[in-house]
Amino acid sequence: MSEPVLTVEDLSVRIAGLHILQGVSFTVAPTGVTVLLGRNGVGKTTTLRAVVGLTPRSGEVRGTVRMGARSLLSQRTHRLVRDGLGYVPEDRCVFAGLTVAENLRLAERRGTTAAYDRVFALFPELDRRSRQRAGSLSGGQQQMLAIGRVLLNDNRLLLVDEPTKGLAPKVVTEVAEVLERVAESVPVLLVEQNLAVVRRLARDAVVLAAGRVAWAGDAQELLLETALTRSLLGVGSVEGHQPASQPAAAASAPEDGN
Ligand SMILES: Nc1ncnc2c1ncn2[C@@H]1O[C@H](COP(=O)(O)OP(=O)(O)OP(=O)(O)O)[C@@H](O)[C@H]1O
Repeated sequence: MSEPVLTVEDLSVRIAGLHILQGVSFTVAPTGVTVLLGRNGVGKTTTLRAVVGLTPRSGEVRGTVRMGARSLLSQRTHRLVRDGLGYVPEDRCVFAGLTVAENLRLAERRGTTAAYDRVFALFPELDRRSRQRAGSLSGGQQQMLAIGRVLLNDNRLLLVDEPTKGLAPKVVTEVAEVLERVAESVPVLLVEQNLAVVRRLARDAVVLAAGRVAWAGDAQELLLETALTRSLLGVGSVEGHQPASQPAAAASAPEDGN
């Protein structure tokens, strides 16, 4: 098997007295989509934020994270991004008062040529709406802008946190289509609760429960295991799936018992 693009080993994160991640280990394949799953509050976002160096300063991160041969945990976020770690956060973080064009311009990296052609080929609407304030875009359009901003630059790996959250079904499909095309050229570590999107995109899956890896393997096999998806994710089938809205008692971050 080819070398993983990302290796996470024994990752532990403590924030505000909570031991949120407790020895998480997994790898991300160098092609395709690896999905990070789990019920609400199990530590998915905390995992992505630790990888990209965005754990709050008051927090403590231990373990090893490598992109290829390079160790990431000691690096500052801006360096990681410059070296090809793209991050699309859950809350999209577009600058509401700036136009689409200005939001994109802010993402340009000095010394590199921004790939506007690539972004506008994927999202023609961003080109058409370049003078519109980002704050007046729909949720789906803002998500496209957040992804487009990251794709202006070349990436070795994309981390994408719940890109379909809160979007209408038609827009969910559009976002999934875009990610499918993106994943043809760059590997993606995706946090996603919509299992229809997971079924469409993911090759590998890592499931977290209570801050630990509860299952890892072939995503499509996982989706066939109704009893497993019910126990790990709180849903029994992909069809008609709604994300579990309530954190399971066993799946919320535990009190620090140490
Ligand atoms: N800065 C913080 N301060 C205190 N607690 C935090 C902080 N960040 C995360 N947590 C807690 O850590 C746990 C894991 O949060 P995280 O956002 O990683 O979960 P998640 O699996 O991404 O959840 P969801 O699916 O609901 O987005 C939660 O109980 C959350 O309240």
